[in-house]
Amino acid sequence: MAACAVYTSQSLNSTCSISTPTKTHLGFHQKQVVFYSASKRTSKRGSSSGPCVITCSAGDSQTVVIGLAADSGCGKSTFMRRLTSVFGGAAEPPKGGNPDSNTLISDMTTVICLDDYHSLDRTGRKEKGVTALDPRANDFDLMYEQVKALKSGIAVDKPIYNHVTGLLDPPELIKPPKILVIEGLHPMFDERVRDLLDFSIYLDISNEVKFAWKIQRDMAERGHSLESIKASIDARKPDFDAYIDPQKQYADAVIEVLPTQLIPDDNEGKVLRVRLIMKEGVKHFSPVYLFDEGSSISWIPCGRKLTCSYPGIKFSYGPDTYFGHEVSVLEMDGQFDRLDELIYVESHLSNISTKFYGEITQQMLKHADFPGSNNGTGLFQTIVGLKIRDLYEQISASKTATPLEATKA
Ligand SMILES: Nc1ncnc2c1ncn2[C@@H]1O[C@H](COP(=O)(O)OP(=O)(O)OP(=O)(O)O)[C@@H](O)[C@H]1O
Ligand SMILES: O=C(CO)[C@H](O)[C@H](O)COP(=O)(O)O
Repeated sequence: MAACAVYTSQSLNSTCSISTPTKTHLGFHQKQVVFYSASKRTSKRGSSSGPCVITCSAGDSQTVVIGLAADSGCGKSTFMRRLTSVFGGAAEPPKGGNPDSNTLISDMTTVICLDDYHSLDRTGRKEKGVTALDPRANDFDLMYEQVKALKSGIAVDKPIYNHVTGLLDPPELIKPPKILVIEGLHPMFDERVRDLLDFSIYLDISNEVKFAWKIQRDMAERGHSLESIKASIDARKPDFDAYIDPQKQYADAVIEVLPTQLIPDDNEGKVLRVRLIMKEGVKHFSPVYLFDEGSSISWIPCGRKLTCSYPGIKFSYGPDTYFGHEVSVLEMDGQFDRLDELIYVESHLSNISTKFYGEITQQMLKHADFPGSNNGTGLFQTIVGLKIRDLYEQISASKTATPLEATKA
């Protein structure tokens, strides 16, 4: 049987098999055939006559899938660098591939950027008058099929959205990794994709902070004007509110970044109040706590063991509800003066999934040059990275021979 076009370079692992077609081919997929036939890897224009059912048993190679959602310029890449560092090894684009690939591969992890599932290129979006945040500019059927295939141990030919040219480039081969991270605008938008996630994170950056970060990057580093930055944020806002922001209700962990409350009427956006909102009852994930699990705590750690300059540091912890879910919230307002003293804070946190005393502090010191290393964004991203490692290890340890069925149209 011919494989579906979207998997023309597929390689099944030993736990997977293909069985007979069950459905008729949809017009949508025919379009994909044409698209893929432009690739040098793909030879069978229109030959993918039928859908097929792939059945895999959850063997050693089953991929754990993590979703990371945020608007553009909200720290996804920085978070990914912290996460892959927790697993060790450097993350690099696929060797010998498209130099504009958005994918990052390390020993344990493959990070794919969901911009690669834009169905409309830059010109196409302009012609249709839609933004990249609009679902109509994205191919959720293909995203679902490919994430499902990877989760089942099947390699896929994933498209590439080229941010340099604004075009859709020929696809690249993605093999199933141990941990697949899908990062971008819509990892939790489509219910089918959402259901494939073993853990999901939303980076919720308040408008004030987003603006400050954009200015820092796009004005200081890319030469954009203040007006153009503001105009671009304003132009995206309706679609951001409609399609991106609502995904946070589905996230297992949300990192919320707000202006500080320690400086009255602060409008500089340099000192941040960061909240780590952790859903209760998520399989393989137990929220971090401060001092005493389930209590409500407010803690100012500044003093003999932690150097703080103005405006100081304040931690809070306690139970709450978030979109109707029971959550635990850990909050840090302020910034660290000396990262080596972070060990003092670390030693008062529990359930942090470290492998040795001081691992959080070590990770933070290792990446002291990353944005947010002196505040709650870096601290909480590091903690979430450790929790993901723990989740992965628990899932790997609890693997059973339960068959996992993946249906591919
Ligand atoms: N925690 C942080 N503290 C301060 N600034 C930050 C932080 N995280 C990110 N930034 C700022 O935002 C910029 C974008 O960060 P990053 O590249 O990680 O975001 P991104 O979501 O991957 O962006 P894009 O989607 O546009 O590639 C950084 O260059 C930096 O200026
Ligand atoms: O929101 C985005 C995700 O990063 C980008 O704006 C979208 O991918 C379109 O990219 P470009 O502006 O390079 O055409």
